[in-house]
Amino acid sequence: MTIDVRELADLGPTDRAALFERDAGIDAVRADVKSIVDRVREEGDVAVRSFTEEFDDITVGNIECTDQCERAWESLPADVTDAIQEAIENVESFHRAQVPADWREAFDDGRELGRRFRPIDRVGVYVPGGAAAYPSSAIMGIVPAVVAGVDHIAVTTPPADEPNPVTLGAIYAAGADAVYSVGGAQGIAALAYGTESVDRVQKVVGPGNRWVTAAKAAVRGDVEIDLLAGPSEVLVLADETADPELIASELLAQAEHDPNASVVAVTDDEETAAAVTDAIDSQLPERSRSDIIEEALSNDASGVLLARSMSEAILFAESYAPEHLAILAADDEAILDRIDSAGSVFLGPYTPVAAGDYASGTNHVLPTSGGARVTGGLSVDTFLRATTVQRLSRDGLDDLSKTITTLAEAEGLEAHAESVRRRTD
Ligand SMILES: NC(=O)c1ccc[n+]([C@@H]2O[C@H](COP(=O)([O-])OP(=O)(O)OC[C@H]3O[C@@H](n4cnc5c(N)ncnc54)[C@H](O)[C@@H]3O)[C@@H](O)[C@H]2O)c1
Ligand SMILES: N[C@H](CO)Cc1c[nH]c[nH+]1
Ligand SMILES: [Zn+2]
Repeated sequence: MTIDVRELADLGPTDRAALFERDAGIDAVRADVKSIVDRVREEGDVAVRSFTEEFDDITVGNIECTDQCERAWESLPADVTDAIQEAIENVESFHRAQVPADWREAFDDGRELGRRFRPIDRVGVYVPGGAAAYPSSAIMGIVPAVVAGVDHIAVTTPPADEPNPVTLGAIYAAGADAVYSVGGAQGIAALAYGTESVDRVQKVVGPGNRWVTAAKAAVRGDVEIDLLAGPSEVLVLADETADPELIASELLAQAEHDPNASVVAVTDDEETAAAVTDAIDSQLPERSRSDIIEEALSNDASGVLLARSMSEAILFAESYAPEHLAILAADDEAILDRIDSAGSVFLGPYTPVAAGDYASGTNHVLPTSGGARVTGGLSVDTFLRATTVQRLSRDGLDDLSKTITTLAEAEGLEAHAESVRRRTD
């Protein structure tokens, strides 16, 4: 059997920690990543070239490859450009609906307050591409930045002897301004600190494997980042009405991303749990990336878990805080009502996670390793800064002056109080 059924009630603290505190192998590479990041910061292009030779086995000529992207787009067959365009349209309209409006409100007591939203000027989008090609991640990272109105969108993506034309074409179609052939931790560091070839940005966004994710954690503080979107995850919450073959197909789909992916099915039905393991065994040999899938299925953060009730299963899912939560159950909306921690939720038998991965319109750059307990995925907000604005009338300041001066004096900040008195006394 490729994946074991374990009873939730039997999981001890170590098993639970493996599931809830899963880190997708990121901790193990932090030290190596730190030295990659430091060297790119100190040596610029020289370090980028040397790490590209070491990790991607490629000697890059020009690090910038912006010109190649339009040519790649023009070389793509019509079915591929049509698919990219439809995905871009759906992602764009879903994200356009998120654009917040500036607002100002005048209150009767003489206070007028508001918020304005302005795009960040320069952002860097990481488009992964090592063990697979990710044109879809180009769309997910670039389109929301375009919708937000970002002035300059730079992209880094791993180089290849024959760069994937679909990835380069999608980068072009989505609207990037500059593109660089550099991947992994060195790609993140190049965006964060700049090199001779790569201009420094103000915020770095996008998903990636454990080296990319550890690098984003390492540069955070020197540059803004979006969130930690590491190796993929799915948790399927299923009752006895769910089709075990569909559950298995969801687990195999996310498992094929990375040996460090985490995939879990939780159910209260013993027969469903057993049928899912059988379905995995029968589907796995058909999958072209079965080696990667098998490694992901056998990691400590993956498994089929049997709960004593759906309530226990839901509480487990909530604590796990998956990147993707698929609910296959008779009353999926009632279950959804009890979930707060999930990057993106997929309801019903006709909503595969792959729909959100590629084309329904929601963003697939989502928090992993339990990040959904505190954040959502990439959105238009990621690319905006909010500024508050206010004006007080004379009456408004008179009304508030006692409160302000009392608090200022309580803090020992007498000059603050004086700045009010000068206007009112
Ligand atoms: N959470 C999300 O939102 C989300 C979305 C899409 C993809 N993903 C994840 O993105 C990842 C894509 O991974 P990928 O590997 O295909 O592409 P990637 O671009 O993330 O990583 C490839 C780079 O990793 C670096 N690398 C490889 N081995 C290394 C080593 N031993 N030491 C140092 N650096 C090394 C290389 O520089 C290479 O360019 C997957 O884990 C996938 O699950 C996550
Ligand atoms: N499932 C990934 C997010 O974890 C996104 C993706 C891209 N391509 C296919 N899937
Ligand atoms: Zn996927």
